[in-house]
Amino acid sequence: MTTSTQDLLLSRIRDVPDHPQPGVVFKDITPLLADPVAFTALTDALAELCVRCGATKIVGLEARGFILAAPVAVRAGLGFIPVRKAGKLPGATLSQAYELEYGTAEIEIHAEDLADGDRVMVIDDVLATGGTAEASLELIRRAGAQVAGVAVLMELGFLGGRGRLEPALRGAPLDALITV
Ligand SMILES: O=P(O)(O)OC[C@H]1O[C@H](OP(=O)(O)OP(=O)(O)O)[C@H](O)[C@@H]1O
Ligand SMILES: Nc1ncnc2[nH]cnc12
Repeated sequence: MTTSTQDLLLSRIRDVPDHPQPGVVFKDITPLLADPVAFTALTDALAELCVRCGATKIVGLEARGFILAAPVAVRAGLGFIPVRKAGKLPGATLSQAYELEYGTAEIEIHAEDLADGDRVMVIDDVLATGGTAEASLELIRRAGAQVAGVAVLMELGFLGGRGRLEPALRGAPLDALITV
């Protein structure tokens, strides 16, 4: 990805201080989603990473991860698997609890959506503490699949998510298009 594309993406992410709680600077991607040139550049860049990692399936993390992962899956020609907040998926699920920058949560995957031989790429908008991504890798492995990698639009480096995630990656790549 060129520096000018990174600059374009960065220019479309808005800082919102004290959201959703005091002390958090929220990275709002809605301006980027509203710009078709930036959104297309983002989708293309993430799809290229998925192909490079040899992924066979794309996992998107609810909710903002869905917005990015669905067009990436279509662009890469791969199936899309949703990881949802607890209680939303109708079939038999695997669940994983985790902590994030502003609270705790639990995510789920349909147990039947992944199998041996699948190589799964996780797509999300932001890597903050790494808790959400770490929980998703746990779910993918518990479902019997391999992790191809994790790719995010933006990494909040000062929160140390990369270090937290490293053991769970087991050598798989973590790519962030932008790091702040
Ligand atoms: O690295 P972490 O500390 O886990 O934080 C990153 C996660 O936090 C945000 O999701 P959030 O749970 O706020 O949900 P949303 O996508 O529904 O807004 C973001 O979209 C990532 O999934
Ligand atoms: N600061 C932040 N901005 C946007 N999404 C987030 N998820 C966790 N922390 C976040």
